[in-house]
Amino acid sequence: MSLELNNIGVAYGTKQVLSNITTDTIKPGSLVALLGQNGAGKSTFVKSLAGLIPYQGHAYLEGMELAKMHQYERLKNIGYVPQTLPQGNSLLAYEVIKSAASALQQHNQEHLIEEVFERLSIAHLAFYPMHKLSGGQKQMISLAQALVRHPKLYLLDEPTSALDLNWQMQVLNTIREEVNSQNSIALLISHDINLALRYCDQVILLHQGNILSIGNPKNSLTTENIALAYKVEARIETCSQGHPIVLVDKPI
Ligand SMILES: Nc1ncnc2c1ncn2[C@@H]1O[C@H](COP(=O)(O)OP(=O)(O)OP(=O)(O)O)[C@@H](O)[C@H]1O
Repeated sequence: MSLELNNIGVAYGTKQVLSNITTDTIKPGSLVALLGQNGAGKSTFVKSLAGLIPYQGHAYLEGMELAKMHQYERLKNIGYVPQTLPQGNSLLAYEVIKSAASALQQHNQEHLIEEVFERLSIAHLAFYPMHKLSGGQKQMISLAQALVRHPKLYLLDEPTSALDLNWQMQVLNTIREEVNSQNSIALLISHDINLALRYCDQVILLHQGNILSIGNPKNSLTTENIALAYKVEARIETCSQGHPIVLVDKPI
């Protein structure tokens, strides 16, 4: 499924937070980083696509306007992982993921649930109550709730913010593999520019509610754009394995 965003704007009351968000068609199999400084509008953007806040303009997933999707279609097609971690209640991690899978009434649910535990290497957490999980463990369960449904569009709001280095890589590898194998699309909010350079096909760099640059990560993440978007002086060097890496020197 492809995604097309045409002149998306979002306002909270009279405060316009996003305007003129337009993209070329985002093809199936794309992992797109959504970057920008605190308050740039990233969470607002994905919340509006997830149906939590109304948007102006048009957002089409394979020709279907997101805002007009019926609840079941939305549930089937969109996997939103919010920035806030799931509540620490007395449900078992397994029950939380099962409830996400059950909502789609698929006959192979048990297989899908086992598969997601294995893919994220979290089988050992299955029978822990949510309130006994650490922040990072809760974040993994939150991602598993989306992955178990194999949605066509992932909206991931800082899905690795609470994770250690090993889990960050596992999660990014899993998302990359999911997007490739299912031909889905993921919009991934992050503050880690190097992660975007390494894993993503495209970058949307937001600045004060507008697109500052969009496209291939190497072309979008120039030192000039980084300076404008983040108010830092940075260098782009090549690491020993030949990949570009951003080194931040100082605030401007
Ligand atoms: N519910 C709300 N009501 C009014 N203004 C809001 C609301 N939520 C966010 N905003 C404002 O919208 C702007 C964008 O916020 P948003 O959370 O989308 O930014 P962000 O890029 O995700 O930031 P961060 O990187 O800090 O998570 C900010 O100025 C914020 O104060």
